[in-house]
Amino acid sequence: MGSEALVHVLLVSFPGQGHVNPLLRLGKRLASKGLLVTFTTPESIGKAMRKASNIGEELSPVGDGFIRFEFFEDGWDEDEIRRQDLDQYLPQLEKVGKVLIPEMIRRNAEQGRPISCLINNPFIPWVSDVADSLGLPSAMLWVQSCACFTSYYYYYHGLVPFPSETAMEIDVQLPCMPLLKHDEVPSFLYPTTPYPFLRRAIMGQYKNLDKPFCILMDTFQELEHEIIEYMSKISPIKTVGPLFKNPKAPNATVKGDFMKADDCVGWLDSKPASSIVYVSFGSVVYLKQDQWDEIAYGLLNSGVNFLWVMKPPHKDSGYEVLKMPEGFLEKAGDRGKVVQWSPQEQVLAHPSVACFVTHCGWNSTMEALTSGMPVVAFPQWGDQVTDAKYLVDVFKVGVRMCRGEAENKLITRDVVEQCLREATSGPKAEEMKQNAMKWSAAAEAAVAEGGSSDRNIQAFVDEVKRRSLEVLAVSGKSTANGVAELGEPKVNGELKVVS
Ligand SMILES: O=c1c(-c2ccc(O)cc2)coc2cc(O[C@@H]3O[C@H](CO)[C@@H](O)[C@H](O)[C@H]3O)cc(O)c12
Ligand SMILES: O=c1ccn([C@@H]2O[C@H](COP(=O)(O)OP(=O)(O)O)[C@@H](O)[C@H]2O)c(=O)[nH]1
Repeated sequence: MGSEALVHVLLVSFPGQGHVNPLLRLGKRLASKGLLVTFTTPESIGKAMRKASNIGEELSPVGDGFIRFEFFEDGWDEDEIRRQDLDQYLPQLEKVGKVLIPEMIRRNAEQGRPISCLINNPFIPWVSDVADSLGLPSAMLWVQSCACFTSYYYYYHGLVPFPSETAMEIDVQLPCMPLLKHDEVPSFLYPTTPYPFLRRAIMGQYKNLDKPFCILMDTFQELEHEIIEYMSKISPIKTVGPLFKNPKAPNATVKGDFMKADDCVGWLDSKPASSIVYVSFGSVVYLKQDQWDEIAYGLLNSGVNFLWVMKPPHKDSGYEVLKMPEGFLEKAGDRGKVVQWSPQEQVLAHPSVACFVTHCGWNSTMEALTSGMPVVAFPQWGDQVTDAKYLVDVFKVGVRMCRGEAENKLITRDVVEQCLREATSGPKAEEMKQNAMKWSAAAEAAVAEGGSSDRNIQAFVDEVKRRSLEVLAVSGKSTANGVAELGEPKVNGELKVVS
């Protein structure tokens, strides 16, 4: 079948690794079910993606469908330092995106690939407005847990008290969730957060929450059972995770890494089973030098093998360039390997790896659970502090090494060593491994044919196809050369029929 006959969806992503990964994975899942998917994000990131990954100009076949890329200019010079300041960058993205995304949609229609649905991730809530103004259906991919979705929902609607300037240390009880201590609530909601622009971005999405007809989530029914059931009654959520598993197209090679992964699989192969601790704080968390040093000595003193990701900060980010302590690499010798970026999915699936010291970003959390990998939780901010709570107290696959950046506490090498020992040997380690293996099996079952996430994806694809007929019917006569015209803006929420 040619790609021109397929229903076409446009995925618009915020330019961060933790956002591109799940949206691109969703794209691959939709493509594998027979859709044509175009993925877009700003060209600044497109450039990095093309360099690091095998992304070309052409269509890539994935299962029964295809995926392709188009990037858009954010209107700033290549080396513009304001890109590092989201207070300035988010409004800039909105300004240019509101013009360029409709142009992209028009261009695709003219080229015989009319778009039937837009999907975005949070932080760029204006995408729902673009879809609305063109009379196109839209969906949103929520890239954090359902528990965090619920926390933000209750905050936005003022349904329960949250920590505030006058009551900083109150705990928060939400339905179907464990009591969250004041510092286990997503930290963008603290009155003292250093990232108020991320709270604003997320709140912007909640303001627009009536626009998407579906909210897809990278979690699965069995993992957050009660809260998913509860929120499903309030919001049109559909769980489709873990998105990084795609049983229908397991060999699809399209990836969205911003940096080429260093080769470390050969080194992992050379080590005994369950002997390595994998340490990574994701793509945006940077620790201070004194904390880095303590982790380094904790690793050395615990006697484990380790693979440690040390990602260099962006030159304009203001983060200090970290150094390993004097003599550290020599002392570690072949026991340790330090890389700038790892092929994390492969690392977590490797039999030599025993546990994962993680900042508890939601992608890393889902990848760890699905890979049956116990964790040592080292959350810093945002949803990470809530994810850490769940990993340790609810999913029971982790030990806690810290409570978050807000605590402003140096975690000493002794604590690091103790946590590593606890997570790698003894009864607690065994119990965590067993629990992790249980989650792994549940995750695999959710995405396997007929599983909860697979059924939800299929229902979503069917709905997009159904709506695409409506879109085409109201927005235009498919013309002789297959070019569909776009709908006029909606009037009073109804699609206006173009005669
Ligand atoms: O890339 C960014 C940027 C950024 C800054 C400058 C610029 O030019 C472009 C982007 C800012 O905040 C982020 C915050 C993020 O939170 C991460 O988002 C995930 C999904 O929401 C969570 O699961 C993780 O826990 C959380 O760490 C993830 C990101 O990728 C970013
Ligand atoms: O060395 C690394 C570190 C991270 N990742 C990937 O980058 C994403 C990070 O997302 P997460 O939500 O965990 O954290 P964020 O970077 O958004 O804070 C995950 O998919 C990881 O698999 C990777 O491939 N190699």
